[in-house]
Amino acid sequence: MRIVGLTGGIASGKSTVSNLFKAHGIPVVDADIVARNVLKKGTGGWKKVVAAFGEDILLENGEVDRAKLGQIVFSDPGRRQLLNRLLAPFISRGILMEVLKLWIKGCSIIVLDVPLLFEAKMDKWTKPIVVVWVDRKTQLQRLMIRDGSMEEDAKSRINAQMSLDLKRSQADIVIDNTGSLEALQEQFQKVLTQITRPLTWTEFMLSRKGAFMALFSIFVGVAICKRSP
Ligand SMILES: CC(C)(COP(=O)(O)OP(=O)(O)OC[C@H]1O[C@@H](n2cnc3c(N)ncnc32)[C@H](O)[C@@H]1O)[C@@H](O)C(=O)NCCC(=O)NCCS
Ligand SMILES: Nc1ncnc2c1ncn2[C@@H]1O[C@H](COP(=O)(O)OP(=O)(O)OP(=O)(O)O)[C@@H](O)[C@H]1O
Repeated sequence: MRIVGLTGGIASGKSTVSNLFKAHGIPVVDADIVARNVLKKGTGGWKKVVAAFGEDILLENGEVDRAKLGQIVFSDPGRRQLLNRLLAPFISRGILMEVLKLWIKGCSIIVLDVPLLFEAKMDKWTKPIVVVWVDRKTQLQRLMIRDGSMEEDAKSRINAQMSLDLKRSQADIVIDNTGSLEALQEQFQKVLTQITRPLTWTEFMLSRKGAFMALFSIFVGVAICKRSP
């Protein structure tokens, strides 16, 4: 199985790229969705976060007020680290479960869309790593337009992440999303060709087909050994 890492900065265009992967039939595990699920009312993550941050962060219906929690953690690195520490095990487990489901289905190439791939040290599980890069000015503009946020708020969210230039330097493939959506699609076609190349031997052995083939070979080997005098 080939697990492609897709990362970048906030509003750099990961979801836009992951939609292109999905449109080409490549399944995507979205870490933001996993992170939302592990913070739903009554879950283990919710309990830990409410115990640490207090009931003030809850809405009337008991769900976490994401805007309020966001304001707290994106303006205070200590509180953000605490939230990351509390949720990390639940998020990793959630991602692993999604990968397992796709493995069982027999998918041979999947994409992990994880904004904090490097920060959470999940990069070691993915190859190749695709970084969606934009210049800071464009990133800030797109973030403010998309979220309807003020400049200070948007800047604090950008600053909460490892710099995009550093992420770019650790990428196997870089998509420069500073230009138009057409320019993005053009680059995407090249990336698609690269990531859909035939699996390496190791990737094949990690796929469901490869595992079944290995099991079958062992089975046949044992049967032959038993038969021989
Ligand atoms: C703080 C929360 C409640 C704010 O929720 P909100 O709906 O406003 O934002 P959303 O979850 O859609 O995230 C938007 C983007 O913010 C960035 N982001 C989210 N969490 C973090 C974080 N802890 N550190 C840095 N950037 C982050 C990511 O680029 C993400 O794509 C939420 O982001 C959260 O629970 N974060 C902690 C979990 C986490 O690490 N998520 C990232 C998945 S790897
Ligand atoms: N090439 C582009 N030209 C113009 N707008 C773009 C381009 N690429 C993405 N956008 C817009 O920029 C915004 C951010 O993109 P997107 O939501 O894909 O980023 P993201 O990296 O997934 O963000 P997050 O980390 O918050 O999940 C969206 O409103 C999207 O429509």
